[in-house]
Amino acid sequence: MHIAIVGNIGAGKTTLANKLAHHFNWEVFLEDVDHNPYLKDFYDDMPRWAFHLQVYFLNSRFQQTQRIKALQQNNKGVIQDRTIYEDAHIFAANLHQSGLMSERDYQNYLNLFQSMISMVNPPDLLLYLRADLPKLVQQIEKRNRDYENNIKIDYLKHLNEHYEEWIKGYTAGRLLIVDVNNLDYVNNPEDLSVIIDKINSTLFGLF
Ligand SMILES: Nc1ncnc2c1ncn2[C@@H]1O[C@H](COP(=O)(O)OP(=O)(O)O)[C@@H](O)[C@H]1O
Ligand SMILES: Nc1ncnc2c1ncn2[C@H]1C[C@H](O)[C@@H](COP(=O)(O)O)O1
Repeated sequence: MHIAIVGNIGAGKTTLANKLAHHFNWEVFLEDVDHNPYLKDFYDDMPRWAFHLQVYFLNSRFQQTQRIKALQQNNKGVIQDRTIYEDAHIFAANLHQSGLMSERDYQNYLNLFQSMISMVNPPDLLLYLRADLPKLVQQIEKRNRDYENNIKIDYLKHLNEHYEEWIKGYTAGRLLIVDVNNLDYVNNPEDLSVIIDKINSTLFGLF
């Protein structure tokens, strides 16, 4: 079983991924953020570093999907924090549309993505954490990563628009949308239970 948690920056993916992995006793796969060699530079100068960062994330996410595939062949459960789909359909697409990634870099990137995606299995469940801008901003501030302090509201807004478009057309597998605006699964165990019940119901027909 493979559950992938998707959603905008600060939506609460990592927090939920760790909690679900603990609950189901499954392995968790997190994003390569702390050792990412481009992320800080990217936030300082997006046009300069957009292509480098996208290639880095694409490769690290692809390697992750291959490790997940191997675990699944051994019937192990996996929770994944963000997917390779988001790199291309959300972040790279947004950088291109915003004029922050050139046409030739974007086409080059997309060709690479197309070569890789044929080797990627969709998750058994895609869990989309839908959050409005105030919730995202509040949680990004709460996390307080220095390089994220300058993220513009417009950047988050455009990413949210891309997420909504992508989710509308997502047909690769089962999809569960959870509005997290009024959920606090950090402090309220009942809020976590609401999500776990929805997952059990979607995946196993329980409840
Ligand atoms: N539903 C929630 N309610 C309250 N705080 C949350 C919630 N989800 C996440 N947080 C807090 O918001 C911050 C960002 O969450 P995080 O899981 O890192 O988001 P993401 O991985 O989606 O970027 C963390 O400090 C986390 O503890
Ligand atoms: N593909 C990506 N392009 C640009 N930025 C990305 C990409 N994937 C992740 N990120 C950024 C967004 C955040 O600053 C960090 C971690 O993501 P988070 O949603 O906070 O887990 O990396």
